[in-house]
Amino acid sequence: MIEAIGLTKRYGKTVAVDNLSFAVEPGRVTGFLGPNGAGKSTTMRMMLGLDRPTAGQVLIDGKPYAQLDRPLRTVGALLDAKWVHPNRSARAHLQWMAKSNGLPDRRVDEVLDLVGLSKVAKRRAGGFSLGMSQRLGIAGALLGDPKVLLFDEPVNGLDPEGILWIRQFMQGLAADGRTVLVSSHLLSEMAVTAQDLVVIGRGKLISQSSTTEFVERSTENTVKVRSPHADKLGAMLVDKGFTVSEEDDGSLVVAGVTSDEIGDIAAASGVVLHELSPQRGSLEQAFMQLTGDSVEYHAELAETGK
Ligand SMILES: Nc1ncnc2c1ncn2[C@@H]1O[C@H](COP(=O)(O)OP(=O)(O)OP(=O)(O)O)[C@@H](O)[C@H]1O
Repeated sequence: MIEAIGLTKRYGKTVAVDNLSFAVEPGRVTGFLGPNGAGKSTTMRMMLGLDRPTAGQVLIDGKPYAQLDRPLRTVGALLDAKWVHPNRSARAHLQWMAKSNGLPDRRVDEVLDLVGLSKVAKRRAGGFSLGMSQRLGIAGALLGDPKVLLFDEPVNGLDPEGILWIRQFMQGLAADGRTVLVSSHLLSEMAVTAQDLVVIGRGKLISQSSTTEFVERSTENTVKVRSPHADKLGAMLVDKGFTVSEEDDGSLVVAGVTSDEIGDIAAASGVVLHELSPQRGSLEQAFMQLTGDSVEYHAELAETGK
């Protein structure tokens, strides 16, 4: 379990993380979602004791990182897959990590096997593709068999096969009962990966809920209806207080109602329907709307050339 409590980080005048409180539960993949610059990496660095909060704190299984007895056995992280020494082999890299953390050498072969790198273990890590580097980074995070795992934008730049592998791997780790927090700036990716979502914008918490709830709440649901009696049906729906608009082709788009309700209303008054289809706004649209403020902020930064 991870708990952020009033977490705040300022860099000079920039408030990178602003009074953030949320909890990440074990046994689930939790997506940490926000546009670029929202404060995700800063938050993760504070979770790992790599950055000191200006105010507030983060607890990992009830303790701040600095007070963990055996940090690598409690929390593992993939922050930047390219930080390995390029001339070291994958195995040598992990052996060095294991040794400096008092972990047995046999664990190196176990994690290499877990991430599917056993066959290339002797190759220089510097020659690895991005997907292989990510796997090596994940192997490093798993060395201490930690209950809590943090992944910062793990699928950035990967091909579809690599994305699928990481997604399924993270879901497997959560199914083992681990706490898995994964950051991303793409809601569409998180919608198929994470069960829970912590959404931030401009360092502030926007929402914490299950992914299903978030998607349902944030995508506007409408129903498209085609009927030879569209006028009559439209008038009835307006009478009942629904918002109805008419498309160029004569079909109706009705907001705030389910297709079941429209079907019932139509049947009760003998209105023939030719089409009755629920429509869903795109996830990315919903996300942009919710974090609109922080996206504007990003545009401002771009304008000032930062
Ligand atoms: N060391 C630092 N010094 C000054 N400002 C920083 C530092 N690290 C981050 N920031 C600023 O804090 C804000 C949050 O950055 P952060 O990298 O945490 O966001 P992010 O959500 O991880 O975005 P990205 O996906 O682009 O990495 C940004 O405005 C960034 O410029």
